[in-house]
Amino acid sequence: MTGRRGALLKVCGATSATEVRLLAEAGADYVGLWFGVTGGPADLTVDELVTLAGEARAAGIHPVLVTFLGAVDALHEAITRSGIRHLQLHAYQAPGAVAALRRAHDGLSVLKVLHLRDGQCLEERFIGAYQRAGTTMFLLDKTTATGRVGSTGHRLDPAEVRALMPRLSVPFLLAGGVSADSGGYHDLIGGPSLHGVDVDTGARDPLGGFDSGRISSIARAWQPFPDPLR
Ligand SMILES: O=C(O)c1ccccc1NCC(=O)[C@H](O)[C@H](O)COP(=O)(O)O
Repeated sequence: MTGRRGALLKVCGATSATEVRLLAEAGADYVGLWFGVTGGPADLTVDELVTLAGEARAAGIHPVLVTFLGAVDALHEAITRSGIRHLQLHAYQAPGAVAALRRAHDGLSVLKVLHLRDGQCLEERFIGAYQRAGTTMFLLDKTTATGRVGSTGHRLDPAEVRALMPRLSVPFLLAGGVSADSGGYHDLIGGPSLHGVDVDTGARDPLGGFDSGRISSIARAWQPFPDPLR
């Protein structure tokens, strides 16, 4: 994940080539493709993952494999066949899984999600172990009071994010109700810690389809200066 000006934009949960192309045209840098999210509305088979990863590359947007799976063996085939170079471990996978995947796939970047709930990072005790295991980047996301994880549409409190930052020695993506309001984070945009933002709910219209107007607005809002090209 390189070559940025401000915060990079990842949009999660594409399920068709049309959606992937829409995201690329709207200014997203990364598209999240679900694999191993059983019962999830955007979950893909390996064959679908392979096809959409190719579509993403052709459209000039980087595919990210987003998964709840902790079984490393199940991920090897998907990573190898799709050629995806970015993996997002969105559940409570162990640091050992990060290490094993990094060892097995040369050049694979691994994003480990850290879940924040009521101001507490649920994986706090393991942050050092994740870093030693080779985590490339963290993704800070909201867990609701009822324990919902992923695509909650609930915003993180910037004060909670900032309190966690001294513990992180690798950059992070900010998730959880991200919108075109970058208030509370302006001083971090373009800096070494906040690498980008990750969005699902805020990228969609009321019927659940991707909305290119909303996506372009988010891409613009998270630049250090307004970008006329976005
Ligand atoms: O969306 C889910 O339900 C989900 C399930 C399993 C793995 C990942 C999932 N979402 C992934 C994301 O990375 C979302 O973009 C992220 O949670 C932010 O969502 P939102 O708060 O809706 O913008």
